[in-house]
Amino acid sequence: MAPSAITTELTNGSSVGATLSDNRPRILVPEKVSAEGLALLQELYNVDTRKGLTADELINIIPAYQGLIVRSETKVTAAVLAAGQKLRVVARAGVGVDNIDVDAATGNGIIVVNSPSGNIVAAAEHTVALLLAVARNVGRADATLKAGLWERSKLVGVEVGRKTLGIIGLGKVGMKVARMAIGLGMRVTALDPYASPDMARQAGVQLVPALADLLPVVDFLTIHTPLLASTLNLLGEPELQRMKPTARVLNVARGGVYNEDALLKALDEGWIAGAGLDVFTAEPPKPGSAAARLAAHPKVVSTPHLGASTVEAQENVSMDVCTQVLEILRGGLPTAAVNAPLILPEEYRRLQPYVRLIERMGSLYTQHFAGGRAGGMIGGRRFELVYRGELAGISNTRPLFAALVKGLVSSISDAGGRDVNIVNATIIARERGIAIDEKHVRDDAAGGSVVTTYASLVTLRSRGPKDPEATPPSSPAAQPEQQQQPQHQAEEEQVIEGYVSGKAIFISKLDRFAANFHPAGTLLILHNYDEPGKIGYVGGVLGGHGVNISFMQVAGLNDAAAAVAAVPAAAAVDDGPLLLGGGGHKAREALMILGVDGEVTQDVLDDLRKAEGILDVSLVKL
Ligand SMILES: NC(=O)c1ccc[n+]([C@@H]2O[C@H](COP(=O)([O-])OP(=O)(O)OC[C@H]3O[C@@H](n4cnc5c(N)ncnc54)[C@H](O)[C@@H]3O)[C@@H](O)[C@H]2O)c1
Ligand SMILES: O=C(O)[C@H](O)COP(=O)(O)O
Repeated sequence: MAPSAITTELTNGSSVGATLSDNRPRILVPEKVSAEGLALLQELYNVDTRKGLTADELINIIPAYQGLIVRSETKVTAAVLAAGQKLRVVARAGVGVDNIDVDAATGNGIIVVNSPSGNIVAAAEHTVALLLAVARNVGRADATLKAGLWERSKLVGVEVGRKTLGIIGLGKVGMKVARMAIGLGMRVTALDPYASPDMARQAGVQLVPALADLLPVVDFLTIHTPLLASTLNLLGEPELQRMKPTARVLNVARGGVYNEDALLKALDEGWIAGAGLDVFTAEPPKPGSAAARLAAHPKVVSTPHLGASTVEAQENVSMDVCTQVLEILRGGLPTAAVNAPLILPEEYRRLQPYVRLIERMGSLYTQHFAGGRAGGMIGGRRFELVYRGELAGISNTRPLFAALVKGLVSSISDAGGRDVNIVNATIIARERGIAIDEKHVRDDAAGGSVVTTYASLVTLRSRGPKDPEATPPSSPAAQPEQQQQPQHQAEEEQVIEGYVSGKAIFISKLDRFAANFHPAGTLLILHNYDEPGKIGYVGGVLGGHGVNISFMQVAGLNDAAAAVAAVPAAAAVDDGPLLLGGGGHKAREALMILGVDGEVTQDVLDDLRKAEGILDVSLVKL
C-alpha cells in the first residue's frame, strides 16, 4: 500500500496537546528577559516570571518546571539542577554561563543553551563607552557638576587616537572592540592563544604571544575572555605593576579577571591611572568589599553590569534562547547548546528527518525484536548505524546517535527519569550497556542502488546473544545451525533499514524482509507463511475486536535465494494443514505489517497467534 495512506505522522511530540491542556509545561523566568521571545513560549507553555527569588525559593519551586531562562544574576547550582526533576533546558539569555553548573546539567541530561552573539555589539559599544568615559573623566565630570561644582581644570583628559589598546581575548566581543578602536584611530595589540592570526591580520590587529609583550606598551587595556580557571585573577599585582602609570584598564567581561584587591592597590598607589568597570566578583558588590570600593573609587567609571543592557541586545538574546527552548521542549535540537556540539542551522535542517527516522528505527527495534521488555535484548548488544549517501558526508552525527539511544530506550523506560538527548545520550547508552558504532559509507556497491533512488540510506544492525524470550523468535529459516547450538552460545543479527523521501520517513527493510512503510502510529507486525486466507483471517480477528486497519502491507523476503525456505519437521507438525509433509516442506515467509486504530489488547494478540502459519506477532507503538 502507498505510504501516503498511512496515519498522519506524529511530529515532534506533545506540543499540540500542550496547547489544549491545563497541565501545560512550565517555564520559569527569574530575571528580566525581553518580552519578544517570551511571547513565542507563552503560546504553548505557562511562562512564570518570578523576579527576586532566593536560592532556597528557587530550589523549592524548580521541581514544577521543564524550562528555566536566566541571565547572569541567577545561580543555577548543582542543587537547583538536582531538584529540577522535570527540567529539560536551562537557557542563558546572554553569553556567559559561569553562573550555571554546566557539568551538573550535563550529568542530569539538561541542555544548557545560550545566545552566543545576540549581545556582542552591545558589549563592544559599552566597552568603547567606558574607554572614552575613562579617558575624559566623564563620570566625575557628571557627578561634580550635578553636585553644583565646576571643576574644568581638575578634569583634563587624554585622547585615545594614536594610542595603543591592548585586548586580552580576541573573540567575538574582543574583535568588535578592536574594529571600533581602529575606527577611533587607535593601534590595537592583542593576546589570545586561540585566535586566528589571519583574522587578526586582516582586522589590522597585531597578535602578541605573551602578557609580557602587551602590558608595558599599552595605554588602555581591555579583557574579553570568559571567566575560567585560567583567566581568574589574570591580572594581579605583578601584572599591574608592569603597566604604564598613565594606562587605564577596562572590564566588560567578568568580575575576577582582574584581581579586585590588586586593582584597588594599583589605583591607590598610582601604578595605573584609571579603570572602567562594568562587572564585579559579587553583583551588586558587598558593602565594604574591594569590589564596592572600586565601584566608588574616584579614578573608576563604574556601571552596574550594563554591557548587554540595550533594547536591541535584549530582544536578540531573548529571541535566540526562547526559540531554542521552544525547539527543545518540542523534542528538537538546539542551535547553540553549551554542553553539546554546535549544530549549524543548515546542518540541523538536514538532520531533522533523519533524527526522526533513527529514533523510530530504535523504538521499532526494541518493540519488534526485543518485545519491549526492559533489559530484553538491548543491554549487552552491539549496534551499528551505517550512513550511506548524502548522510555519509555529515560529520556531526551526534544528534543521530542520541536519536538511536532515545528510540531504543524510550519504550522500555523513562531513562532513569531523564530524557535522552544529545547531552546525555552517551552516558545513558553506557549505563544500559549499549555499544553503538557509527559507519560512514561513501562509496558502496551494496547500498548503491538504493542510494541512487533515495538521497540517503540508514542501516541499523544489531548483534548479540540470542534472546530466548524474544518475540518474534528467529525464524527457522534464518539460522537453522544456530538453533542446534545451546542458546547461551548463539549469536544473532537483526537489521532495520530506512530512508527519507522529502520530509517523510520510511522503513525499507525489517530483518530479512523488504518493506516500504511509514513508521508511525500503532503497528501490528505478523511473521507468517504467506498462504491464501491469511489476510482474511487477520482482518476477521481485528474486526471482531473492533480494531480498524488503516493500512496493510505484505513484506517478502529481501533475498530472492532465501525466498523459499525449508521448514524443519517440528515446525511442520505444529503448522499442520499448511505443510506438505512431516519431514519438511517448502514455504514462503513474509511479514504482514498493519497500521491499526483502536486498542490492541492481549486478547487480540493471542487470537492472532492462534492462526495456522502465523509464527509470531509484535505490537509496535511509534
Ligand atoms: N558585560 C556584559 O554585559 C557582557 C556582555 C557580553 C559578553 N560579556 C562577556 O564577555 C566575555 C567574552 O565574550 P565573547 O562573546 O567575546 O566570547 P568568545 O568566546 O567569543 O571570546 C572569548 C575569547 O577569549 C579567548 N581566551 C580564552 N582564554 C584566554 C586566555 N587565557 N588568554 C587570552 N585569551 C583567551 C578565547 O580564545 C576567545 O577568543 C564573556 O565572559 C562574556 O560573558 C559580558
Ligand atoms: O554574559 C553576558 O551575556 C553578559 O554578561 C550579559 O549579562 P546579563 O544578561 O546579566 O546582562
